[in-house]
Amino acid sequence: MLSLRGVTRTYPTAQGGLTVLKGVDLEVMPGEVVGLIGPSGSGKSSLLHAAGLLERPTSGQVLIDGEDVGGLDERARTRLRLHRIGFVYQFHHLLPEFDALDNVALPMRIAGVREGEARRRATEQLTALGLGQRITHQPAQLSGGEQQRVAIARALANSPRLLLADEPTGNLDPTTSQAVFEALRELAKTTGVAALIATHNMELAGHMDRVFALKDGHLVQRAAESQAY
Ligand SMILES: Nc1ncnc2c1ncn2[C@@H]1O[C@H](COP(=O)(O)OP(=O)(O)OP(=O)(O)O)[C@@H](O)[C@H]1O
Repeated sequence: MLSLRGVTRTYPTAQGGLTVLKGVDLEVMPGEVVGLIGPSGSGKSSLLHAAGLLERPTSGQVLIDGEDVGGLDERARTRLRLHRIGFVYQFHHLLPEFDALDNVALPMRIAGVREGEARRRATEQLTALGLGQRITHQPAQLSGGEQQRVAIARALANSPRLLLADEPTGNLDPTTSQAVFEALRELAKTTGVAALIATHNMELAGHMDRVFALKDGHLVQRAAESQAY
């Protein structure tokens, strides 16, 4: 589903090049939930940005669904992002003036789905995440955990093959965080979406199928029950 092969990322800085990813190899399979841990500044977001086609790696290959995306122009990359990749961030970035239903329906409308069908699918998605009674609520009328579940529904709106999440439960209390994560994991299992989740939350990481730590630019697989970076 997602393959990274020898991915490196070097940022130019006043002190010279700063290499934060040094030949990263990673495969995430359909339905699998993979955790990415590592201290602040270790390169988790850089890796997600490369996997999500938001930035081009300095070298190495990114394959989505077996397709090497390196040669694609920006238009093709944007298309791929819209149809095959969903993103969830620490802060939900929902549109405040839209209700939950419209927030989830919007990416489908952008992808060309008719309004009635988009609303039907958005309702289904929100209901699957336990928000059937909240579809007409605006973000400000939802709890933090509910907002984050709407953000997950939105990320899955166009039935992506890959879900990338950067601290998706970072601003939630432990119980809500666990509930949001369970909802996400359940969806990965039922829809077959491959999920790569960066987190500082070792408790959550312990519930993922596989966990990798970024250390000095390299990925190191961790035993799932490991509690340390
Ligand atoms: N555009 C940039 N230019 C220069 N340096 C950058 C740039 N983006 C990131 N960096 C540096 O690369 C390193 C890795 O950053 P990154 O955001 O990937 O880390 P992270 O593991 O996601 O951190 P956090 O857990 O704090 O979000 C950091 O030292 C950061 O300062």
